[in-house]
Amino acid sequence: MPIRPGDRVLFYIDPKRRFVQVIREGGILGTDKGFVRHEEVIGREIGESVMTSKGVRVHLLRPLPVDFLASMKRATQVIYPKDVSLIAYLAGVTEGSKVLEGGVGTGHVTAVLAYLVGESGKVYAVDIDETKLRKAAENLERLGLAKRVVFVKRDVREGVDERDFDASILDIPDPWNAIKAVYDSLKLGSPLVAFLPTVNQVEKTVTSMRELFVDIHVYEVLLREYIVSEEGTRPSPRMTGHTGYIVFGRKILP
Ligand SMILES: C[S@@+](CC[C@H](N)C(=O)[O-])C[C@H]1O[C@@H](n2cnc3c(N)ncnc32)[C@H](O)[C@@H]1O
Repeated sequence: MPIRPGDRVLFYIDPKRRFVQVIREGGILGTDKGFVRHEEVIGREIGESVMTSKGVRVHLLRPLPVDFLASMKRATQVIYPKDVSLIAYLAGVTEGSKVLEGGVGTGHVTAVLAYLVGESGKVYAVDIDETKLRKAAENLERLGLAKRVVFVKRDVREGVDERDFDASILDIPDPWNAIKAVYDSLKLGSPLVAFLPTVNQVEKTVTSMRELFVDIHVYEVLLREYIVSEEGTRPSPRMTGHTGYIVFGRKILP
């Protein structure tokens, strides 16, 4: 189907130059390799390419969640794709899900969740800091996903008005203080997934989950890329070291 205004497109030049934009009349992609007017893209098919003003080829691709982070302006530490993918998988987020997110920050997790819940789902994105929410909203707007998100300025530890969430995700410094509030807002049987940088935080969180959640697990994701070459295929010398731990559990009757 031809690309139309309102469509989300990944402009791919090389691994370091990948930009997700929503196509608009009069829109423009500016890069250090030249610019592309959105008019040149409208009517083309995904998989085709165009040239920048400096004659550099740009591939037009369908954006995947793994492309979102490169197009976001960072306001905080973010959860990396390797961790977000397991978080979203464990949370079982799918078309139509209603998801509670505590600790929005830059909005990277929010964007992935918004992509997964589709037009019929909703992400309730709660942050204590108004500035972070505004930055995240701008990032989501740029990705064309803001309509799927309700931004809520609140301390998630004090709970939210909404109930019956299908899943909840926490990325705040002290999730153990938010367990009861999140528990109250979840459907029975639904998962809580928390992301934590240190083992001490993991211990406190799991301890506070024990009475209210079962099937509790703690994971760490180590991801290694491979460079394929005729001279010798081998692991990339660069690997993300420590990011954090993922805690999972399912709500039960106490
Ligand atoms: C590390 S950032 C989240 C980053 C986000 N997961 C991402 O990948 O873009 C943590 C956020 O939690 C927010 N926060 C901290 N304590 C909070 C609380 N009690 N309730 C709601 N938000 C909180 C901070 O303002 C900050 O924006």
